[in-house]
Amino acid sequence: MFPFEKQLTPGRLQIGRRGGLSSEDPGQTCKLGLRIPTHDHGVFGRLGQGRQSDRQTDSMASIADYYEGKNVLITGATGFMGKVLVEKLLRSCPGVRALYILVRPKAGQTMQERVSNMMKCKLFDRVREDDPDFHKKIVAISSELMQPGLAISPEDVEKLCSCINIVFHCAATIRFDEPLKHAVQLNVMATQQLLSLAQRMQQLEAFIHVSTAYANCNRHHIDEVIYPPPVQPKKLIDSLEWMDDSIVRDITPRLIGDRPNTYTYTKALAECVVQQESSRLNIGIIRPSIVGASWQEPFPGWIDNFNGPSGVFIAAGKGILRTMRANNDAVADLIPVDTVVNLTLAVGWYTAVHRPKSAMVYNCTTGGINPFHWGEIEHHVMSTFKRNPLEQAFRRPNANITSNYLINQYWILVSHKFPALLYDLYLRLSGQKPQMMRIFNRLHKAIGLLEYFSNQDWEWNSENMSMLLSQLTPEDKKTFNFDVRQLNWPEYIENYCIGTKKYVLNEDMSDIPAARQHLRKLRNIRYTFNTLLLVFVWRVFIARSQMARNIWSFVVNLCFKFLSYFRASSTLTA
Ligand SMILES: CCCCCCCCCCCCCCCC(=O)SCCNC(=O)CCNC(=O)[C@H](O)C(C)(C)COP(=O)(O)OP(=O)(O)OC[C@H]1O[C@@H](n2cnc3c(N)ncnc32)[C@H](O)[C@@H]1OP(=O)(O)O
Ligand SMILES: NC(=O)C1=CN([C@@H]2O[C@H](COP(=O)(O)OP(=O)(O)OC[C@H]3O[C@@H](n4cnc5c(N)ncnc54)[C@H](OP(=O)(O)O)[C@@H]3O)[C@@H](O)[C@H]2O)C=CC1
Repeated sequence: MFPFEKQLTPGRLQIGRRGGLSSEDPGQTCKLGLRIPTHDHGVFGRLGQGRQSDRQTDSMASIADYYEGKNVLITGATGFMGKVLVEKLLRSCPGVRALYILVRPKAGQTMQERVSNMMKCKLFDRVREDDPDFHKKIVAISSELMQPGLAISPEDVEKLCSCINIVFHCAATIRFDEPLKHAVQLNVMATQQLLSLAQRMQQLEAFIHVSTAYANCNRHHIDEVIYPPPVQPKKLIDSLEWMDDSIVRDITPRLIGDRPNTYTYTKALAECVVQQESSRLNIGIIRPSIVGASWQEPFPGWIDNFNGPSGVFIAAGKGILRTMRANNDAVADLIPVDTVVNLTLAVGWYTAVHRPKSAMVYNCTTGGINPFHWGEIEHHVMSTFKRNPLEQAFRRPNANITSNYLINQYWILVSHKFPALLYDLYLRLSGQKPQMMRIFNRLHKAIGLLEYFSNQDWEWNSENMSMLLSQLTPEDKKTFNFDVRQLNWPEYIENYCIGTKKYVLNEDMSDIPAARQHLRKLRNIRYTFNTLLLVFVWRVFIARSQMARNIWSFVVNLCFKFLSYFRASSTLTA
């Protein structure tokens, strides 16, 4: 099953670097926390890495200096975070020798086509300006992470084993509704296979694994430690191998227990798998919370997908989403993608140079340092989309969040389902295919999966992130900034929303006047509709019943009296 493992000699497997946690007791909780940097030589230190004197020079060098002449392996380079990582490495570490990226063919495109399309992306504009030949540093390796041996050819395996200095493992399935078997294959087994490959890399200095801050979301307070896994990964993998898909589906809720989905469950198992190798490799684990658009680099507001809050913001901006269950006062632990990438590169440097005695975990979060709440997010998202409307909005943007289940259900009925029904009726009558109800059903499914995260908050300890920041030179603090204390949330959210408009929806900013005009049209339609509704209600319910007419005239009289009273008292005071 894990072909790389077979090639490891037992002697090498037994070499440990310390007396702490070994691969035999992976479930034990270990406090990794802060530690004094050591220059302890690990297995790979002995296996073909630079001499200690070289490394002492490295420890004083800047992050960019460290990456000079290095060969870097990146998985998930075609994903949201991976692309930003590739861009930042090329731009801020121009001395990097080569970036080996594991890519699979997908959606009718060959691996090469995908890579050349990726490099044409706007994200790379700044790198392209600095170095038009930047693509020469990217070496694409064909790989399907779900296949045995990661489906890397023997020649490529040989090449990687002889030259890679540092591995960044970003690939994962981040879908919340992923079937367990698939999520285990990709998030756990592929990680295991990559670690086995990493063990064979003669020049390897660090292995950086990207996890998630929500891997342990069944806990309220989360330290920078690897918690005992919900089940031993090996046991689960063995069981899933013989189980029918339908059996797996049936037992999934029991297995994931108090975690909300297979994603967080398998990411927790992946951390355990990574920890099992931490006696043999220099390992760093990054746990970002909700990764959002870029804050500063390569430009503010870069985002290219609907994941997490982005889809919610877009749906709210389009006037489709009017209500969602979220706690106004809960911390919205968003973290900009460029912050995560800067931290990742700094962790790569720190892990390789200082070789901490055990795998260090970095909770990459904002809540404990510079908190912002869902209620504030709602306010800033709405205000941005009112000033910079999206094109062809369904209704005027006016989303409200509530933690009350019944109130939310009421607004779903009144503000989602009813308008969707009316619009579909209109489409049917005008000979078109109804679509609004289908869109709302998809939206409800998506936000239903997110609500777990928007209705509660967590406390993450992020001491290691602060410790790392204190280790950077003043120059590195600027180039690889991950100091989230400087984050100005209203400005960030505004850029985020504009980023969804420009880069996800590909809308032109010059069309904003037309979009505003469209919103005015929608407002007039709403006024007309409300007036017609009032007349209809009057005709059907009030005009027909004597009692309703009496109540109506009583209410009107009362209002009239109040008005006269206030007018009289204001005349007297004048
Ligand atoms: C103003 C209000 C403020 C309050 C605001 C509160 C926000 C509260 C956020 C909490 C956020 C926590 C985040 C946890 C922290 C991580 O762990 S981050 C990792 C997060 N992972 C994700 O977000 C993945 C979630 N997504 C999924 O699991 C799946 O996409 C879904 C939602 C189940 C949908 O699956 P599906 O129906 O099979 O659809 P899928 O094939 O994925 O996509 C179909 C289409 O819908 C689009 N789409 C996908 N998702 C969405 C979406 N959410 N919306 C719209 N379209 C979407 C796709 O782009 C695709 O478009 P086409 O290519 O067809 O044109
Ligand atoms: N986005 C977020 O909010 C958060 C993300 N994270 C973590 O960050 C990492 C990156 O996430 P993000 O960039 O957002 O995710 P994306 O979904 O954007 O990217 C996932 C990457 O993994 C690759 N991949 C998936 N399946 C395979 C496969 N079978 N074989 C080869 N490659 C595959 C994808 O390649 P392809 O293009 O071929 O599909 C893509 O490059 C993940 O580990 C995730 O858990 C952590 C916290 C929050």
